[in-house]
Amino acid sequence: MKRMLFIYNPRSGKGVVRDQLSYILEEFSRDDYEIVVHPTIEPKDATRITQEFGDAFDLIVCSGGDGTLDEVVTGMQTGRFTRPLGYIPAGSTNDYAQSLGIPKQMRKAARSIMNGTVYQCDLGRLDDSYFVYVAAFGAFVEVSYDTPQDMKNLLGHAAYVIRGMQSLNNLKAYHLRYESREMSGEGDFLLGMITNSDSVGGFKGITGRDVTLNDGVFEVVLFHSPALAVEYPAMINSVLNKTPNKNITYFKTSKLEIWFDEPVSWTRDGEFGGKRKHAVIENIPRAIPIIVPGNDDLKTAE
Ligand SMILES: Nc1ncnc2c1ncn2[C@@H]1O[C@H](COP(=O)(O)OP(=O)(O)OP(=O)(O)O)[C@@H](O)[C@H]1O
Repeated sequence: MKRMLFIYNPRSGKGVVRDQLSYILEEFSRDDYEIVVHPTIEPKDATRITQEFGDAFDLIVCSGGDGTLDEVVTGMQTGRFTRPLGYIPAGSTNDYAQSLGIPKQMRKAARSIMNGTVYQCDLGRLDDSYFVYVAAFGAFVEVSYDTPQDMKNLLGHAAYVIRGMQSLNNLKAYHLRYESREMSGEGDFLLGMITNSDSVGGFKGITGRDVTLNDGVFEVVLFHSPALAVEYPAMINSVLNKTPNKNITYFKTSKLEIWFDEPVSWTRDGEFGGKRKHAVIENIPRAIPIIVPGNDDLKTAE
């Protein structure tokens, strides 16, 4: 009999996994799996369980938000093994699942793990830690990890929108220098995102064009601090309508290095990513063997 480790975060998003658990397990049982189920009991639990025990299983499945997925992937990396990884999204936003075409409905997502194929997705490294689809600094970044879980349990994605609107009053510019093979520069920036996803924070298309999740490069978006406040509306329009704007720099790269004047807070996949004055971000090509539905829409690099 094949063995599956199923890790889920009972507190993710609106906590819906609790109601769906039996349906999910019934889907898995159709395919002769001996299943070990582990609800996470505290932050970093998913990393610890994966790292210590994951190697003994044929398949690892996790359910939760992007933070839980990040913890499981981190557990595989630090445990120095890989296994096919199934993901049942249960968070408030689920940007990454959407990019991969994983169904929103949990029972369907469970079924598609049983019928799906492995897609070798790129992984990110931010200094000595990993990220699955986004590392970011600057405006709104603290919203992704500071929004209280109780508020997310109650309101889902709307909790982020409300916290995001509150943080509009505290926009701050960071002076920095960045270097990559494709693009280098220096200046004052409001926000920087290094991503491997079609959407971030629920905003589809914000990461740029032609996003392919296994092409070995990230999409980088840097929002300059505009010289005049009247330039903000044009920047927002440009994000919403996906049109160019002189204050927004887009490029793709496999490695980026950034130097700030002061330590700056980062997010990794919606969790606090530490304060950093210097950051090295690297793409680890095709390091996440994630199971996706037989999905012709998912782009694959040659
Ligand atoms: N039992 C638990 N109690 C409290 N926090 C937990 C528990 N299990 C895991 N966590 C932590 O919850 C955090 C958020 O998890 P996750 O990203 O899965 O959900 P979410 O934040 O609701 O979803 P999203 O990222 O889509 O908003 C993670 O940092 C994780 O470590």
